[in-house]
Amino acid sequence: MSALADFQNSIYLQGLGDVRPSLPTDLTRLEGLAEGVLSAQAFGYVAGSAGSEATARANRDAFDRWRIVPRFLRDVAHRDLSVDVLGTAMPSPILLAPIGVQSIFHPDGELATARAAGAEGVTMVLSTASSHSIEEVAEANGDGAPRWYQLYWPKDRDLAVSFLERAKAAGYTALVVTLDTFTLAWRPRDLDQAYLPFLRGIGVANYFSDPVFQKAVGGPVTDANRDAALLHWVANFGNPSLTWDDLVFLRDHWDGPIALKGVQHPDDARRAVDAGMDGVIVSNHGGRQVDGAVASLDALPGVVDAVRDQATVLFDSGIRTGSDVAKALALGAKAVLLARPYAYGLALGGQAGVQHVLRCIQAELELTMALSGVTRPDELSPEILVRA
Ligand SMILES: Cc1cc2nc3c(=O)[nH]c(=O)nc-3n(C[C@H](O)[C@H](O)[C@H](O)COP(=O)(O)O)c2cc1C
Ligand SMILES: CC(C)CC(=O)C(=O)O
Repeated sequence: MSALADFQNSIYLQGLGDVRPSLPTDLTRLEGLAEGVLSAQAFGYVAGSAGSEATARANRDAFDRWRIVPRFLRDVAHRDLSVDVLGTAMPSPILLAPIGVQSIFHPDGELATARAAGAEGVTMVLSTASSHSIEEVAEANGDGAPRWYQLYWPKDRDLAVSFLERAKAAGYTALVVTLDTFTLAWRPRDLDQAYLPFLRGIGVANYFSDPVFQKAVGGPVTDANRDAALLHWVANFGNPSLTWDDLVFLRDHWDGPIALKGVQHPDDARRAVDAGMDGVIVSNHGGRQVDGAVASLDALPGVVDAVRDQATVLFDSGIRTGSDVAKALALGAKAVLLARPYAYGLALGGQAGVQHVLRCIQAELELTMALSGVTRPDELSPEILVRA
């Protein structure tokens, strides 16, 4: 057994003193509870997806179409979920996905998430669109805690370089570059409420605190130039003109590992390898960008096949339970990024809520693996799965 599954025992033992978990241990129940504590706008922003939300549903349906076939009598007494991903040692194959604007879920926002990740030794991927700055989040995360940085590649190249330099200086070791959100998709829940957090000054902390950004708007952002600063953000946030050739620029300005997030097509995965990228993250942004897009889990095997051992393949979009993680790993992902469930944990319990989510999903993964005859993540293969 490991410390991860000991969490299960600790819950049962607390029950002897009549103490129960303050949040559900079935993480699929968190969304409904979060709706009760969040404003309609914040809930719509996190729970909503693009268009008719067909892809968000497809992401979940794809998990349901795969079933695990348990195996027994394989000596699963000693389990070890630890993995090394792009040079980062991790206690389990689960990272916290980049989620922007976290102060709409909890006043401490990314600071609470960073403290939770630091306490659990789990790698947090900080969004460029965070409500606290790169440096503040690093401090909350703690010295030596593993952290990666996610880049929304702005039009202004000097600003991009400044983000990368700040992230490097603050101890973020790997770079995640999100390809699929150079512009916001058609998101009816937000449109119907005319709600975009950025225009209300949320999720722009890294921009407003940046010397390159400040120079462009005539100095530090104050009431006097705030509107101009927001318009500059709108004009600069994403760059639809980027091509594969531009990746050379990133390689030149970041000396650690780089993973491209949002890859769905095997040819794009091959191009990422050709461009010298270290990893790809198979993701459809949780169905928040292209409504009608292929379910992320259905895109995974093709990308794994295309990349083989030439790059690390990570996965997100639809992970809700430990058995979801096992399925994604069995289909070839090295690790997964957990997203909405921890945002709901944050909304419901701040740092403790995020830690609860992390403990539950890691313990559930370990138990699912052991009860399926598997002791290490690299033993998971398509052989443990059948089509439902
Ligand atoms: C509220 C919210 C904000 C997000 N912000 C970012 C972001 O800033 N950068 C990024 O790369 N992805 C962002 N994502 C996408 C997640 O990283 C992840 O790809 C997606 O949520 C996975 O889908 P799932 O939550 O349904 O599992 C965001 C997702 C949500 C729900
Ligand atoms: C548009 C981004 C700044 C945030 C994001 O990725 C998202 O809301 O899905």
